Amino acid sequence: MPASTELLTVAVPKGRLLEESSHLFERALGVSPRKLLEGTRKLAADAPAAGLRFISIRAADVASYVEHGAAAVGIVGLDVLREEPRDLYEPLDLGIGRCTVIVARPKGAAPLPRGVAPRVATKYLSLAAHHFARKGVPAEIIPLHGSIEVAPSLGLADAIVDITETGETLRANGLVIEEEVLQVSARLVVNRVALKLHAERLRRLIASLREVVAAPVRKGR
Ligand SMILES: Nc1ncnc2c1ncn2[C@@H]1O[C@H](COP(=O)(O)OP(=O)(O)OP(=O)(O)O)[C@@H](O)[C@H]1O
Ligand SMILES: O=P(O)(O)OC[C@H]1O[C@H](OP(=O)(O)OP(=O)(O)O)[C@H](O)[C@@H]1O
Repeated sequence: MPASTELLTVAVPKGRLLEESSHLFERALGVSPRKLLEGTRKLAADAPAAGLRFISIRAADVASYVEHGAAAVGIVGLDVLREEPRDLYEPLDLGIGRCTVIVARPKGAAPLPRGVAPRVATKYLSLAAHHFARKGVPAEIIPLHGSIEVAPSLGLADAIVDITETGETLRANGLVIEEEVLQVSARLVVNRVALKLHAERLRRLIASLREVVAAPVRKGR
């Protein structure tokens, strides 16, 4: 197929970004990846009228698919992009999946004695290490994959670095925010080679999405 008629592959994250990403594509191009992919075990669905093929990918893997060119375009949280920097073009803040990477500690915990390295539980190994290094604090990073907020109450950690949105999970586990590390929203990412090969089509796709991101959402959506 010539480069001009080939479907452009869009890596759409499963999980909590799927719904809002799908709304953006539906408003911009009239196609919803969620609707195309739901109710099937197929992980790819074509939208030929839009010139796109959507693939359903775990949020943590989208950047790899796009960086290596398996997908031309993807949607990734800024937390993921800053945790593991990639050679990707990041043309658009999609304004969805807003949350904050924070340092939290048990409510009422005494300040840590100077010279004692805090034990920090997190899945953001690099963001956490850089955050404490910038402050000159020699933290011991304890890698976890989830349910981070329970670690301090079990004596596994003195602090956590994790995402918060409503603050509900922190409150329910007796934690309070000590510092903000990174304000997060989802970004559109584009493969650098694809950007050269399909410059005009990608320029139009980015422009359509930029328009709906900037436009207020009509009531009832
Ligand atoms: N509570 C939250 N509120 C808003 N956005 C969030 C929240 N938690 C995560 N996010 C954002 O959504 C992205 C995807 O999160 P999601 O929970 O769907 O996947 P994940 O658990 O990181 O990955 P996996 O697919 O491996 O389970 C995160 O990288 C972050 O940018
Ligand atoms: O401030 P809140 O609105 O309570 O949201 C924060 C929670 O959301 C995310 O967890 P998720 O539900 O993705 O579970 P996991 O990371 O433990 O898999 C994050 O890791 C927090 O635990």
